[in-house]
Amino acid sequence: MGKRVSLTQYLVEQQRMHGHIPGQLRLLIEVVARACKRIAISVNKGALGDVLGSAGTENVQGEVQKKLDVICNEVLIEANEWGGHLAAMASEEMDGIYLVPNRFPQGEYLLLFDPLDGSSNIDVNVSIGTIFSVLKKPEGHTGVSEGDFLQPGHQQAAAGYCIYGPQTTLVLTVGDGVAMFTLDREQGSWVLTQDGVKIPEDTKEFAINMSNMRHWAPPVKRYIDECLAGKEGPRGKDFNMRWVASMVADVHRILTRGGIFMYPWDKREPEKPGKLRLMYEANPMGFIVEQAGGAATNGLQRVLDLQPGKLHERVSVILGSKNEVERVTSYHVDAAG
Ligand SMILES: O=P(O)(O)OC[C@H]1O[C@](O)(COP(=O)(O)O)[C@@H](O)[C@@H]1O
Ligand SMILES: [Mg+2]
Ligand SMILES: [Mg+2]
Repeated sequence: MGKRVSLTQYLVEQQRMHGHIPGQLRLLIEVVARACKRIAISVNKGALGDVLGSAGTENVQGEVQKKLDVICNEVLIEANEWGGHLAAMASEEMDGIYLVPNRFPQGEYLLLFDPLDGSSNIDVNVSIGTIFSVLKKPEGHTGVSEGDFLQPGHQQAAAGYCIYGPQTTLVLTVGDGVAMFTLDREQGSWVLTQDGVKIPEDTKEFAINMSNMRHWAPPVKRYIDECLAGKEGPRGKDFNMRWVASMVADVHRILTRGGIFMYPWDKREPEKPGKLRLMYEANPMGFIVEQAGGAATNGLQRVLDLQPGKLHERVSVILGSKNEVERVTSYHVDAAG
C-alpha cells in the first residue's frame, strides 16, 4: 500500500498548494470531521449506548425526533461553537438559526447540517449519515440573521457527508472535485481512500420510493415506466432498482457506481415542493454530485441555482448520472410546455 494521506494533509494541500481554501475553512472542516467521529462512536454503540428509539419530541417540521437526531445535533453544535470559525449554525432539527455565543471566538462562516440523515433506519441497523454545507457570511453588516443563510447552493464554500455504514466514510468537496476518507478506527484518523470521484454519465440503476407511484407527476411516471419496460421498451436495456431510504446511502452508492436518485414532488402533500430539504440535503448533495461530474435538478432548474425563500425549504430532487438526470429533466420541461 502507498503512503497514507490524512484528511489534515489533504486539506493543508488544498490550502497551500492549490490555494482553494482559506485556513479558517480548513479548520472548520476538521472540527466537523471530529464531530462525525464522535457521532460514529454513538451510532456504533446502538442499544448498548441507549441511543436507539424515539426522543419523544418533534422538530419544527412536525417529525418525531429520534434520540440520535437530538444527540447528533448537540454533538455538532458543541464541537463547532468552540471551533472559532463560525458566526452561526442552522440545522434540520432546530427551529431557527443558532448564533455562536459571544463567549466563544467568532468566525466568518455559516454551517448548516442534517445531523442524522435516514432516521427511519437507525433502529434497524441500516446505514445512516450526517450531511453538512458551509456558506460564507455575507459581508457588510454586523450580526447574523436568517436571511444571511438564504444563499443559492452554488455559493457553498464546502459540502460533505459522513456515512455510518459497514465503513465510516467522509465525503467532501471544497469545489475542487470530490474526495473520500475512510475512518481508521484503530488510529482514530481519516485516511484518503479515493480522490477525483467520478459518477458515470450513464446508468442502469434508479432509486425512488416506488410505493408513491400512484402519487407521482406524469414526467416521473413516464421515466420510471420506460425503465421498467426494460430491453423491450424504449430504453432498450434492463434497469435495476435500489432504495435504502437514507439519502446518504443512496447518494454514496451513486458516487461509487452511478445511478439516479429521485425524491420528486408528489400528490400526497401537493402544497410542498418535495420531501427533502433544500439547505441541509439537496444543496450539499447537489454540490458533491456536480463536483463528481453528475447533475442535480428539481425537474426544471439546477438545484444549486434555486434561491431559498426560507431556512427549512423543501425541494423536489433528481440527481446522479448526468445523462439520466437530463432525460428526466427534459420530460418535466416537455410537460410544462
Ligand atoms: O421514507 P421515505 O419516504 O422513502 O423517505 C426517505 C428519505 O427520507 C430521508 O430519510 C429524510 O431524511 P431525515 O432522516 O434526515 O429526515 C432521506 O434520507 C431519504 O431519502
Ligand atoms: Mg435527511
Ligand atoms: Mg435528519
